[in-house]
Amino acid sequence: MIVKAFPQDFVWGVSTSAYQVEGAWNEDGKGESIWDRFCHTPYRIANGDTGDIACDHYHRMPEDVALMKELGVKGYRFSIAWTRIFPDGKGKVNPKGLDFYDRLVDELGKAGILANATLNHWDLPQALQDLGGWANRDTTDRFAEYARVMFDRLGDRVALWATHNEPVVVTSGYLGGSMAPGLADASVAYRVAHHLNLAHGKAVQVFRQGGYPGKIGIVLDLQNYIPESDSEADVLATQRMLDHSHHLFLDPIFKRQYPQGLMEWLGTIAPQPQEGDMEIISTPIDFLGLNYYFTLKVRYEPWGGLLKAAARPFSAPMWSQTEMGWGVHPEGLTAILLKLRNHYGNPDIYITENGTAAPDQPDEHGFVQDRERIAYLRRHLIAAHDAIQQGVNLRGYFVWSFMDNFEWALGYRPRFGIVRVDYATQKRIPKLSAYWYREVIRQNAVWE
Ligand SMILES: N#[N+]C[C@@H]1[C@@H](O)[C@H](O)[C@@H](O)[C@@H]2O[C@H]12
Repeated sequence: MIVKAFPQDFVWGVSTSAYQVEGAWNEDGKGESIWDRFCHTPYRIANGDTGDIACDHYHRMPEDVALMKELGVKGYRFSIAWTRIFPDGKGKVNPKGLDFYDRLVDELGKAGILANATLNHWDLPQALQDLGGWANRDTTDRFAEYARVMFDRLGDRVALWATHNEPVVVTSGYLGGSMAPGLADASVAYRVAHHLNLAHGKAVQVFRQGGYPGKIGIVLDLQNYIPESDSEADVLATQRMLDHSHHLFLDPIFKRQYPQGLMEWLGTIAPQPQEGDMEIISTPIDFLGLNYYFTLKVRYEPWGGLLKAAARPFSAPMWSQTEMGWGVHPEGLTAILLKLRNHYGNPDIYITENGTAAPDQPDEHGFVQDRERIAYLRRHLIAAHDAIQQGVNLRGYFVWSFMDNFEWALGYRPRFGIVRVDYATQKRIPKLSAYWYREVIRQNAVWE
């Protein structure tokens, strides 16, 4: 057996997000978010599921943190619901909302678990959406205000701050209609992307000016895209997919410019930076959060939408597809990590999401022997270890997800947790993968 030991201060964590686990959608003064509105709109979510209750984490948070501690978890990545803090997105702060996150970071501190807080995990206040949402440049200033309130309140106890989670998906909420706010208007989508970048930069500047302890970064959705063939058409289609999914955010932040090829391809609907915007967006960050799940093979497709590209899941030999229909390709994770080392200044990186939905058939006690998930996690940790051996500054790994939760438009069917949630009783039941992960953390190593 080959043991692959990780660096001594490596952070072993778990991830969730507010809308997917908290529930209490309209409790203690919380305002309506675009995901509340989207879920309450007929035919948008599988089975008519909503995040109204979810995992009831809002009420069960102390027991969830206690379970993380029991499993030896060293870091908890959560997101803050903007509408708990500013029910209308701006104006009067809701003290009960602040109190919840105060209690959460205090529980984490008592448990010796690092707090990793994301400010925007897609749940924009509906009141701001009614004013144009991320398509309205004013929202970038509202975000900076919200960020300041959170830095002031929690900044002494949060080690890692992320401005956005996967901003490209917010853009999708304006492109394809499958995510909130459920629009399909390409003419707005790239203005949204620019304002997300600008809001990120403004929040980083607030963080710097405030001299808060801790570190700040952003979490990006960086899946691995490879061309279906070496034909020029497929190679160019793959480049467009990478420009849209990776470089639309990576390049402004790390290179102070948008990818030229995408700007030319988009023409009049491309981002339109104003004077000084790119300087704000590229304010240096302390780390990059990487969400990696799969590799896709890309081909030129004349009917392939705005990018004239189509993608299919790619699995390494011996792997099948996951419950989500995704390929399994651990080598893709190493490739993304090396891309960041080679082309983006080798920043400090945390893998902020990696995991898989699996069949998860419980036995009569509700216990799940999720060997498929263990195999997935183990092989991706080996891939991450390979990257560290090649000089990548990988500082931590957060499994998606701590517990089964609301999977956006797919509702509750897909289960990503290392802890099972019986939604009828809200009982938490660690799966085999949770005990496996506890051993990985204890040994600070994974074995081949
Ligand atoms: N789908 N899927 C699982 C997971 C989703 O649940 C997260 O909220 C996102 O940040 C990211 O898409 C990844």
